[in-house]
Amino acid sequence: MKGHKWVDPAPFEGYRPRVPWWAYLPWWLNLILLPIVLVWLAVRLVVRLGLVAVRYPVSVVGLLTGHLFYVHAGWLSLALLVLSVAAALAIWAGLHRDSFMRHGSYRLLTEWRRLTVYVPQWRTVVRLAELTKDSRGKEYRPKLRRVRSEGWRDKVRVLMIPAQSPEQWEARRDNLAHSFNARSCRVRVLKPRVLELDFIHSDPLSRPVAVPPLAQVGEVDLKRVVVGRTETGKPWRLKLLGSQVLVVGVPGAGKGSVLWSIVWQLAPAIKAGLVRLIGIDPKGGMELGQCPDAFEKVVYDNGPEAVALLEEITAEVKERASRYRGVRRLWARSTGEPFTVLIVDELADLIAYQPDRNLRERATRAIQTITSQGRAPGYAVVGLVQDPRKEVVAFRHLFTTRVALRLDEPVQVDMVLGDGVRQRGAAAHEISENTPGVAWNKEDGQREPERARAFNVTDADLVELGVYLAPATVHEFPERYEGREAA
Ligand SMILES: Nc1ncnc2c1ncn2[C@@H]1O[C@H](COP(=O)(O)OP(=O)(O)OP(=O)(O)O)[C@@H](O)[C@H]1O
Repeated sequence: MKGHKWVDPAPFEGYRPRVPWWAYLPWWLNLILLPIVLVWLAVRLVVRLGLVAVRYPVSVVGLLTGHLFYVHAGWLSLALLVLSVAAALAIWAGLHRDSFMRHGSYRLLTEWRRLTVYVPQWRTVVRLAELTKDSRGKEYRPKLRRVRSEGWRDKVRVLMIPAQSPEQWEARRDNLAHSFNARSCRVRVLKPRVLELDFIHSDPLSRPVAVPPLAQVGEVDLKRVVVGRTETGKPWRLKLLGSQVLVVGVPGAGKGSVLWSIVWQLAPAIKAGLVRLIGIDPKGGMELGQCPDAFEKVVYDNGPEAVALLEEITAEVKERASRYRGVRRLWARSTGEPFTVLIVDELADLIAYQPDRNLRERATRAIQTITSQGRAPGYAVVGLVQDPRKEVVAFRHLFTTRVALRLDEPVQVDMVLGDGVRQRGAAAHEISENTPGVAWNKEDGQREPERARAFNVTDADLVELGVYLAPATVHEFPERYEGREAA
């Protein structure tokens, strides 16, 4: 009390010692519980040691073997063992580099990075990134699970705390990347409560991917057309049968390489008459004019001729669809009719920038009909465009496979790949200008987008493709050698 006024006493800020619950039990009960507690502690110790052996198998086996050699055989034998192992590893690396990297070098790297980066820093980083939670004096902390290093990235599994959502991790991707010295971080949901974080250290797609040799057989799997390589080293497969493909990228992003990679892989089927290509190149043939022999029909314009071609295909789609109705749900080779791929190089020139309103509307209607109804009768549209805005391509949703090459702004990435995909790491706006052909690819129904690079189809490759697809010239063989006739 100060005068007649009550002053609150300062809150108690001292440390209140917490007495463990077993301290309240009678001593004889503690004595009975003691053996059970000791067994439990021993089991925990064994489990922990087991976990160390599982997480660091190479180091544990290496150290144990080294120790045993040293104890039983001495220094010299240990040195000989180390030299022999080093020689065996060098031979393995020389003979089979891939398996050496996968099962040898990356395993060691995994253990090293777990031990020196993730384990020591995990607690501090998740606390400072506000990914932990305190409730009733107890700290809930996300658990660090399996770590796998692949050289260019570290895959780190995390068990989230209760009531946490992947969005909270997605929002802290940059914080996590900087904390663990990575260039970027991506978040993937593996199963309920379990996430996988990808810490990216370098770009495995920094080098161009050369085209494979032209296949001689006519068969091509139209659901898995290989158009490049993914960052994990697997083939980049694009679905054409049962899908419509939209390829978006700023000028110079490498749209041409995606387009020609598709044609390159379809070439044997085109030659065998199983697939036919129809092309529209409003840029006057700058792109498709490089290999006109690939196309059954091609128009280098965005005017009446292009629209007439589109309407012709629309009529074909409708006719085929009416014949297939009730008979088959999806085109198959057994129909005897070729699978048709319509390639439109700059889609916007046809459906947005064409000044004649009538032509523009007719082109839009036709392309919309082909993309929406062409799936079952065996028509795929591959549309290439620079600007993905709704005002340019109002029917983006009809394209079930979207390829985002380098883009200018994050909002464009959302337009192409859909909401939330960029937040999980598909940063197409961060693709470097030095890596044209690199893209984020997303198919409807597939949660995770894929980063890949299209084949680098050079001018020389296009000449080879042209020669491969050019119609065979039949030379008349003279009936009688003229010189001899004269004689
Ligand atoms: N997959 C690739 N690998 C390596 N280099 C590539 C690849 N794709 C494209 N390039 C190079 O990038 C440059 C631009 O490529 P391209 O013309 O295909 O871009 P684009 O997106 O079609 O541009 P525009 O919209 O102006 O036609 C070319 O010099 C090409 O050699």
